[in-house]
Amino acid sequence: MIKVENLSHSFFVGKKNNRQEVSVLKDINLEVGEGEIVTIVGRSGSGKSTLLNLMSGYIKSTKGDIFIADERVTDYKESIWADFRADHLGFIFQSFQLIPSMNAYQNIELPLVMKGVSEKERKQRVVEMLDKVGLNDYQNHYPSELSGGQQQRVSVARALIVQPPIILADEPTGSLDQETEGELLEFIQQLNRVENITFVIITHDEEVARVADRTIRLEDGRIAADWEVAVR
Ligand SMILES: Nc1ncnc2c1ncn2[C@@H]1O[C@H](COP(=O)(O)OP(=O)(O)OP(=O)(O)O)[C@@H](O)[C@H]1O
Repeated sequence: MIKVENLSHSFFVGKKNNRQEVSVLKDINLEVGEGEIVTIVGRSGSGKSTLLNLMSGYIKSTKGDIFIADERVTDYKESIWADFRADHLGFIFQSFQLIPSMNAYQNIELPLVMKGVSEKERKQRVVEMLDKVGLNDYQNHYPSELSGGQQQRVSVARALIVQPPIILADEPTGSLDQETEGELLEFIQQLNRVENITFVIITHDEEVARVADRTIRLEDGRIAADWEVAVR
């Protein structure tokens, strides 16, 4: 589903006459199979978010290749990436990134509006999704009127509404209490089992790593370990 080949990435920092190259990812090779849940762990600064941003096309790699769903996306221009993301990728973030001036219903509906889906179909899909994430009673609530766990459910619903085969998540449980975290992880596992959605999840949290099929550890921009989780 995702294949990363000999991927390296550097940032350039400092002023023009004193520019320094900071090598952040070094020769990364990995594959994520269809229907896998893979977690990426590693210390702060080891390159996890950079790797996810490269897989999402938000930054361009210095070297190497990325394939997603059999397409070589490495050199896609931003306009092509935007379409590709809309069809293939859903995103979940620690900070939810909901639009504060839109209620839960409107936040979930937004990706469909952007894709040009008709109003009738939008309504049907959003209502179904509200039901799936258990937010029927909260559809008119604005993000500030929802708990952290409810906001994260809205953000998961927004990621799922376009039925992406892959979800990329950056610390999805980072702002949640233990109970809400457990609920989200259960939901992720259910989506994975029932709908065969592939998940790549960055996390610091061992509870999250426990729901994974595989865990990849980054150290100083290199893959230090890639292991299968025995039972889940
Ligand atoms: N835009 C940028 N310009 C320069 N350096 C950057 C930029 N983005 C990230 N870095 C550097 O790249 C390294 C890896 O950062 P990254 O955010 O990928 O790490 P991370 O493993 O996700 O860390 P954390 O767990 O703290 O989120 C860090 O040293 C960071 O300072």
